[in-house]
Formats: sequence, structure tokens, C-alpha cells
Amino acid sequence: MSAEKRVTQQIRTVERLLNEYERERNIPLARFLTAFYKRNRQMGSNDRRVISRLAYHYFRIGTALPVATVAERLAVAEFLCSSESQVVQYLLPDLYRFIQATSDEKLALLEAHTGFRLADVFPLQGLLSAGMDSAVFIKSLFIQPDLFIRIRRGHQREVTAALTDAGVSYRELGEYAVALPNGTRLGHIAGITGKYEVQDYTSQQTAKYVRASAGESWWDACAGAGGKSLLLMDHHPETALLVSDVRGSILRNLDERFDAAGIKSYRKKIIDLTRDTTAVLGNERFDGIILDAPCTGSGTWGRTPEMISSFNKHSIDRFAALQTHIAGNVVKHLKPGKPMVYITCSVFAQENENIVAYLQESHGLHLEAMDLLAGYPYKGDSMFAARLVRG
Ligand SMILES: C[S@@+](CC[C@H](N)C(=O)[O-])C[C@H]1O[C@@H](n2cnc3c(N)ncnc32)[C@H](O)[C@@H]1O
Repeated sequence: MSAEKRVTQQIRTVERLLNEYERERNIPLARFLTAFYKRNRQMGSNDRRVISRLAYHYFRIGTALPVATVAERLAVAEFLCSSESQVVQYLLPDLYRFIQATSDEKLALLEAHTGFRLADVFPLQGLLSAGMDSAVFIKSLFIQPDLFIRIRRGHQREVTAALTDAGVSYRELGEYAVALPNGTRLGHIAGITGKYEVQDYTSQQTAKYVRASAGESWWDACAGAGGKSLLLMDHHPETALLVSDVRGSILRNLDERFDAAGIKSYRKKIIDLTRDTTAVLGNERFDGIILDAPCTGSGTWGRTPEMISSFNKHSIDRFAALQTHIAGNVVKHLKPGKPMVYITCSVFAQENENIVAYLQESHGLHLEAMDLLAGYPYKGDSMFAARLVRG
């Protein structure tokens, strides 16, 4: 088959895939693709790899080029997000020779020669948190983030040596943080199970807002699968920890991860933080609370670019209302003079600074530190973290 014919066929497949995905838009693209390939077993692994890349790139340009065909959008997206592409070679032949140019050069060419405009990719830029440059944020969406691990204390040498032996290319970002190419199959590397956690680099940086002292009692109120609790226990193993979440199933994942990390002593409860928490906790008060709140997840859209175009302002309002409700309920379980660490993986001020302002104004908390932890310098996710102390 000629290369041109193969490109035409790939575009047809993406068109069909997008039509089917339109009907199942509530599931993540990654899950949809797994099911799509199960239904299309004739596709070989090379076809699957190309089709997945095209589908992800299609979504990376968000709401730009709204009236363009799938083929036109794919050509622009491939030009922006790839350093080699047959789609660009056949559909944008005049621009193809610039495919290895810098991202800014490619953007300038597209804006001069096509209807593509950077500002159209994501229209709600005015709502970003302070410190998040909107152009830089949008450009970060064109790049597939890396995979990050946090090596558990005392295992740095063993784990990096095993990565080297396995021929994995990695970057060390600090004493414990390592970046790996996305898709690295860590489960296949012998001898490292239980010695590392998969955790984004910015998520690892939230440790500096926690600062617990030996013997203190802490509550991880939205513990999920335990990412922040594992971080806390690695730095402060003497902490008396309560973990809770509204979902019992996710806490079972937490149990497994705690077990693998050798953490045996902790309390666990299912708590819906939108209800009266005293029904479960009575008047118990903690020396510290981590509130890693449910949020839009907009800081992780580099991994889930399908969210960019399906997103609307209503979603921010809904999460901000939930976060206000939850934060107000949680704070009464904090001892005076003690910290609450508020975390989101959102880039929107309404979910970040506005919730901090609510805790200050309505609950008298004193703000010690507040930062937007931008992930794009490291090819990672962005997060927000604040440390507030109860008066
Ligand atoms: C950002 S995730 C937590 C991630 C986790 N801390 C970690 O580091 O792996 C937010 C969590 O809030 C939980 N959640 C959502 N609504 C809740 C509610 N009403 N009450 C308690 N937890 C809730 C979700 O189940 C989810 O696990």
C-alpha cells in the first residue's frame, strides 16, 4: 500500500473512532481506545500506536478550528505535537519541512497560514490561577507528560540501578523523584516492587506543605488510593494517621499500597464530607489535616486532552461549591494553631485561591503558604497547594 493511501486509511479510522467516541463521551479516551481495539482485532500493534497518537493529538488542540474537517484538524495537531508525521507530509506539504522547528516557530507558521489560533484552544483562560501563564499553559497541552515515580527513602540506589540495568532512560529530578518516558512498564522490572510509588512530580512537592511532627495525629480526608498519605508516612512514619474517602473501593487500593509499603498502623473510615462529619468522628480534632479535594483535574489535561473541548464553566462552579462545602465541614476537626493543607490538581482560581479566601474569611484560618505548582517545566501535571493554620 502506498504511504498516501495508508494515511487516507488512518484518517478514515480516526473519523470512525471519533464518531463512536462521541456517543460515549463520558468515559476517558484511554478506556475507550482499549474497547475500540478489542472490537477491531484486525488492527496490528503498529496501526494501534499510530491511531492512538492521532486521536490524542486531535484532542490536544481543544476547541481550535471548530469548523475544520477531521483531516484538517489532524494535520494541524500533528504538525504542532509531532516531530515527524506522514499526515503533515500529505496534508500540509508546504509546512512539512518545518515539522522539527520549535513549538513557537510552528505556532507562528500555523497562525500565518491556517485558521488555527492558540487562544482558541481553550477559551476559559481568564479563569486561571495567579501565576499560571495562559499561553504557556495552552502550549503545555500539546506535550504528552512523562511518568514520574517517587523512590521510597533508603531505596534510591537500588531502584536507579535496576532502571539502568533494564535499559530505561530516566531523569532524576531530586533525591527521590525520577521521570520516565510515558508508558514505561515498571511492573516488568525485577526487584523494585514496593520500593517506589507512581506519583507525579508536583504531587511529590506537596510534602513541603505538610511538615508533621513525630506522634502527631493527622487526617487525610480525601485519601483516595493514598498518594498523599504514603508521602506523609514516608517522611513522618510516627504519625497517627486516619484515612477516609467517600468511596470504599478506592480505600481498598489504599490498603494494598500501604501493605506493599509496609505501613501497618493506621485507621480507616468511609466518610462523605458533604454530610455531618461529627456523626462519624464525634468531636475528634487533629494536629493536621490534608484535604486533597475533588476537582476539575484541569492540571492533568496533558494526560487527558479529551477533557479540553468537553469542558465548561459550569463544571468549575460545581466543583468550587463542593470544595467550599467540604472544606467548611473538615475544618472544625482541626485543633487551634494547627495546619490544614489544601490541595487540588486544578489550574482554576475558583477552586484554588477562592477556597483559600473562604477558609480565611469564614473560618478565620491564617494563610502560611500558597502556590500554584506548575508542572510544565518538568513535563508533568500542575497542582495547587496551600498551608493554612487555624486561629
Ligand atoms: C484528588 S482525589 C484524592 C487523591 C488522593 N489524595 C491521592 O493522593 O491519591 C479526591 C478524592 O475525593 C474523594 N471524594 C469526592 N467526593 C467526596 C466526598 N463528598 N466526601 C469524601 N471524599 C470525596 C474522591 O473519591 C477522591 O478519591
